[in-house]
Amino acid sequence: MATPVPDHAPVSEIEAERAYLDTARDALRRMHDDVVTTETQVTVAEDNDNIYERIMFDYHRRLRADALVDLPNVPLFFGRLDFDAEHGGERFYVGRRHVHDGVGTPLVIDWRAPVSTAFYRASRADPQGVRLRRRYGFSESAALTAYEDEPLTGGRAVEDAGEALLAAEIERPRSGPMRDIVATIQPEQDELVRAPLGTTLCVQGAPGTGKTAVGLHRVAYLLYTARETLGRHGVAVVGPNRSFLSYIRHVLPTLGEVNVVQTTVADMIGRPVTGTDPGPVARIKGDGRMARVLHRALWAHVTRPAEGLVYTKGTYRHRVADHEVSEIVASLRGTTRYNAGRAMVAQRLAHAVLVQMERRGESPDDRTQAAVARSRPVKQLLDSVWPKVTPEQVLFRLLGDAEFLAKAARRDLTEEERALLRWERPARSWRSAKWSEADAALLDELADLVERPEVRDHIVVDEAQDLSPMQCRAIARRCPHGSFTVLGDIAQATSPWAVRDWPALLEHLGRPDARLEVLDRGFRVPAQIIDYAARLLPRIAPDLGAPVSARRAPGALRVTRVDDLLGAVVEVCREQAKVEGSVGVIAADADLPGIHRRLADEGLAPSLLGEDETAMEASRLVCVPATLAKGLEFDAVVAVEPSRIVAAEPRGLHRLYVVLTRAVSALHVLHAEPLPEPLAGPPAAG
Ligand SMILES: Nc1ncnc2c1ncn2[C@@H]1O[C@H](COP(=O)(O)OP(=O)(O)OP(=O)(O)O)[C@@H](O)[C@H]1O
Repeated sequence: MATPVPDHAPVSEIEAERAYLDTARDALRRMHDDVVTTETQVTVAEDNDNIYERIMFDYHRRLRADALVDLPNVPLFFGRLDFDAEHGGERFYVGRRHVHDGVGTPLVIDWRAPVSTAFYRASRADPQGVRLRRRYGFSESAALTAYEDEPLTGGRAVEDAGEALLAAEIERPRSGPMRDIVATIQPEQDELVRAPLGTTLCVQGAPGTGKTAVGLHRVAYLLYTARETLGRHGVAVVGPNRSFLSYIRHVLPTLGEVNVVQTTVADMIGRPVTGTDPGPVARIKGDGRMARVLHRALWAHVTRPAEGLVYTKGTYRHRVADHEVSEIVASLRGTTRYNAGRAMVAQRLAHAVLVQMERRGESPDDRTQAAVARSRPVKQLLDSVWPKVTPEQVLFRLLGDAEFLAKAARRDLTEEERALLRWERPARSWRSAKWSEADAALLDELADLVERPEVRDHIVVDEAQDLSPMQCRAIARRCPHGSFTVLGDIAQATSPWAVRDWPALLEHLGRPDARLEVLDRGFRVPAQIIDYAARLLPRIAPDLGAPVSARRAPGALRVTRVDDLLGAVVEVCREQAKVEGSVGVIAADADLPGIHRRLADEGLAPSLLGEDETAMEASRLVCVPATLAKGLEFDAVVAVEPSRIVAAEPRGLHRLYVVLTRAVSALHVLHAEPLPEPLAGPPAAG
């Protein structure tokens, strides 16, 4: 094992490194001040009438300045590369952002720059020109306290170089939100972070293999290498819920990226969810066949005209015959988005009127055509053959009117499925209808048929295994020309509509040719715990290989049968309060309020996730409903009554797998009832 050097390093060496850090910090401060002062003068001095441009200019300047703020607890560099003489013999400090001195000489190289790749990938087998790799250790307040050298050519090989730092970094007690991993990105992760922008990348990874971390670092990398391309419509990160987003929200800013949208699918779709669906209904609504049903339902509103158009101007009556109107409507029906088609019908009708005007010797211009297109008779005709509709009106009709549903569904849905879809007690109007999460995706599909949505250049989709085909389509339409990074774990799929495998999901996302990669080295969860959780795999994801942990932690797993469940939870939490780090108490959603109350009564000051999105920061003891545990992690986890977690939902075993894989250092499983069958035997020793 490589030993951190400070004990025997010459004092002058570490002093020299600290002095270098101070110099780099001063230089960054000067870069920040330059943006704020110099460029402000330019803006103020500018006599620019275009207010919008000025606002944007100031906005981008502020972003640039924000990106250059020296965050007090974030080390400015974390590594150093000394190249051998054959490769120029240069020395580079690798850090979170580029820093240069007053004359432009680089002091710190951005970790995303091509030269930094060697920091993550060079090895003794393939040194890539690197003679020596140095990694630094820092205190909580970002003071440089240690360094560790790894010669890659000549000298003595340092066994497990980097492993000690990696383990120390993972095991460093957590408090609050997720941290970046920029100093210790592993070679297999780096390959994914730096994958080219053009390809859609799909990463299947066991719990804790770093998928979320890879996704976020990839965003930072792509923005660095393709800022221009991504600058038009930007990048979005889509996560499973707001608690998760709150948990990851600091990672990109610490990497210098302050302008990335982080959202949930529901928020991206942007429709209020006020109702719920039973699982079987949600499954049908989420199914990709619904796209065809909705398409027919919308276009069923366009009908054959019963009569032609009569447009009166002065004493003249201009007529467009019914068969001509029919032709116009038929030629446009279904060829464009619904609203665009409606506008085009109006223009074509107006054009037909104009032709008649010209025949009578008039010389109408574009303004006349626009006036005819907006005129009352044209509008009345349009309202009858191509009426204005909202997505809500169409879906309301579809879910409330059996005959309409049958017509739109044709053979895409069975009679049974249609019966399930139909509202038992429809609301009085579409305005008072209660829409579920699944309805939101259907409304979004309809909205897309009516009008084009706002788009992005790249979207990272985390926990993608839970998306329904219809939600995939909602995401896909927001990135029609860009690429995706899709992250997830089929074994953690808990939604009723989850797809079977990645190819099926990628098909719905419109990227069947995506590059599929697997991460199987788990960093979060020690082997003792992951092996225990993996007993569920044959039941929940028989095709997936067992995850491999990068760490062992003897004594990390305790499974205890108790009589007084609440008492036992309190006891374990008290015990955990004596050691550093975060503690997550995870139980079936229905049981959690009781547990939370009891812990509060005992004076343990827990926070409650769900009620408080920032609960992870509010207290070091967090009560977590099982349905919100996905993507989160704690130093210690108390998993309460697994059988109730399993019983709470149809994919309860998948949920339990998620719950059991949240711990970094200790997992306490407490149960009064028998454990679910796959966990029944004693855990392996160790
Ligand atoms: N290279 C690394 N260096 C240090 N820590 C790492 C590294 N890779 C992953 N980790 C840590 O491991 C933990 C798990 O990472 P992450 O949440 O990204 O995994 P995940 O695959 O998304 O997990 P899940 O499927 O459970 O959501 C985090 O604490 C992360 O910081």
